[in-house]
Amino acid sequence: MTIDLGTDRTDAALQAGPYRLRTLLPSDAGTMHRLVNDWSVIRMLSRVPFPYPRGLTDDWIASTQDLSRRGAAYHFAITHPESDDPDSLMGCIGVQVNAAARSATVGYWVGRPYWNRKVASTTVERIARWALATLPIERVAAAVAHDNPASIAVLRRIGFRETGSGRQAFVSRGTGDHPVLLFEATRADLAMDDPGVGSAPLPAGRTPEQKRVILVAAVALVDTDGRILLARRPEGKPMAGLWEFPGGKVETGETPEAALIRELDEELGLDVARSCLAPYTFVSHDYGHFHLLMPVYVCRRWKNVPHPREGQTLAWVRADDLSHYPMPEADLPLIPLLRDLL
Ligand SMILES: Nc1nc2c([nH]c(=O)n2[C@H]2C[C@H](O)[C@@H](COP(=O)(O)OP(=O)(O)OP(=O)(O)O)O2)c(=O)[nH]1
Repeated sequence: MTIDLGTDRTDAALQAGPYRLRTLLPSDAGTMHRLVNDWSVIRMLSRVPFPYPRGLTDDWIASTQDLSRRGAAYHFAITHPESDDPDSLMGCIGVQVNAAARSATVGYWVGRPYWNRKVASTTVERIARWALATLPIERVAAAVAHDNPASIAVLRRIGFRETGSGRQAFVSRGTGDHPVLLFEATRADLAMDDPGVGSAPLPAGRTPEQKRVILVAAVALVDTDGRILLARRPEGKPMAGLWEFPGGKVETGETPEAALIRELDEELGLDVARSCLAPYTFVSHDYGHFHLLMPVYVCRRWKNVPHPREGQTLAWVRADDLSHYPMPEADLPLIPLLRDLL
């Protein structure tokens, strides 16, 4: 386990079986252009012209950072860490968020040399689960060209339901609309657990509108250089891959301060005194299926060097760089507050 002190967004990666989904980089443009500028790939993509000009590849990669910063779309490069060229792009996958409809549409392509390796089914399932666990959405949608049986089979295998058909423009196929099949998946379709809340049923008499409120204590640990410690949630946890403030759920009968002192020891091996935890603000956020209430503390003194004991990756981040780290939705209001504080 390493402590990552960098501020590079490429750390924002998700593991999908043997594949890694990481942020797209300007250096991916050459490989991306070579793989995507292929009629058998492009004809299935609705918004990509053929031939695909190299300049558009650079522009598109540059635009993905702004899209994710605004929460409008999240695009990832698909790579294979155990391949000859571990960081080399094999394809792309992403979700475009429709906040009003509480849904996100998944889109993806895989370069022809990497077909028939279950890249699509593994990565689409991962991104759909990630999106449903972390974004403010209730469903993931997909529209597939009617003559794309491979993608249709992928979606069905994962648990997507066919919801109907429609027509959509495919830039590469010329003018006019082309038939598509529409699919969607909810958390129930993917048999996902309630993220981070456990699976206890609501007590008798409590209606679904009376949400479960989860109390989580979190802390901004600030070092002598004014940097804040973020921890990336490990694989297997809800919201895996997102960067959060250290902390955890307050157990029954525990105070938030006692919970933090316990979590900081369990997660990071830190020894923190109660008097060093300064209450700073709180988060009250509706995740749809539960409500998060999170007192947030600031702490500038502790004993020991933080070590990731639970599979997290750690990063010391300047307040101005916090927005470069994908965070749980609930944490976004904390960014300007911490920028003002530090
Ligand atoms: N620690 C922490 N949790 C956050 C933040 N933002 C945010 O939405 N959460 C959510 C994610 C989870 O739904 C919940 C924390 O639950 P958790 O499962 O990580 O708590 P825990 O450490 O007690 O973990 P566990 O023992 O239940 O596995 O709070 C944050 O900045 N820090």
